[in-house]
Amino acid sequence: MKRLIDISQRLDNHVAGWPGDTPFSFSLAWNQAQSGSVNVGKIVMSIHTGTHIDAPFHFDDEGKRVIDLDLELYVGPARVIHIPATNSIGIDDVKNVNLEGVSRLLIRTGAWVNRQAFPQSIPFLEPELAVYLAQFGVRLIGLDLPSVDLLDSKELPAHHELTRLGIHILEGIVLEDVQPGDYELIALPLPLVEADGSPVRAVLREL
Ligand SMILES: N[C@@H](CC(=O)c1ccccc1NC=O)C(=O)O
Ligand SMILES: [Zn+2]
Ligand SMILES: [Zn+2]
Repeated sequence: MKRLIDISQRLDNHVAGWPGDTPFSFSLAWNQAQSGSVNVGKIVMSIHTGTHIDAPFHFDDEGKRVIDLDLELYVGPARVIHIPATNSIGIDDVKNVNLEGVSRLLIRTGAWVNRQAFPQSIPFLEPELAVYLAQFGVRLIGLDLPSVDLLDSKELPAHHELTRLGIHILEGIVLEDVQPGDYELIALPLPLVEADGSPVRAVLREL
């Protein structure tokens, strides 16, 4: 069996979340001494914490919820590329990358250096890149960032353009130790019926 590489952000009570959003918390609703039998955990979190997927409902009232998403998107061949962080990620940054036959593209920017804290600013994905990637048949994009748009964006142009073109969004992956190349991605959302996204345990399997 080939090695699994965990590309998920660990979730503990210090994990950095969106400013003002529900902080992550794990606690025991009952402990073994209290219940006489078991520890029973409880988590409270925003869906957009750590490594997660966005459903279109996150930015469109009429958009698909998590349960409506095609699971096939979240399992299968993926290409990891490195695009060192600048202001934005555009067509120029990928024009030397072979994208032929790539349906899942994972981008390491390295821009989220201190994962203990929420970043002050991040590179954004230029909407034109979504059009370019769609031409190659890309169906899922993953980034090592908390969003594909600027942190203070209200219009969310990249989220909308990616979705319009059928490209699904995976955010907050951890690619620090991952070499560029081809892998199998597994990053399945939970079967949350009404949700606007889902935390995922994202892993890469070496081919
Ligand atoms: N679009 C971001 C989340 C986001 O924008 C957000 C998450 C929690 C609280 C506020 C947010 N955006 C607000 O202005 C994401 O997809 O993770
Ligand atoms: Zn999100
Ligand atoms: Zn998002």
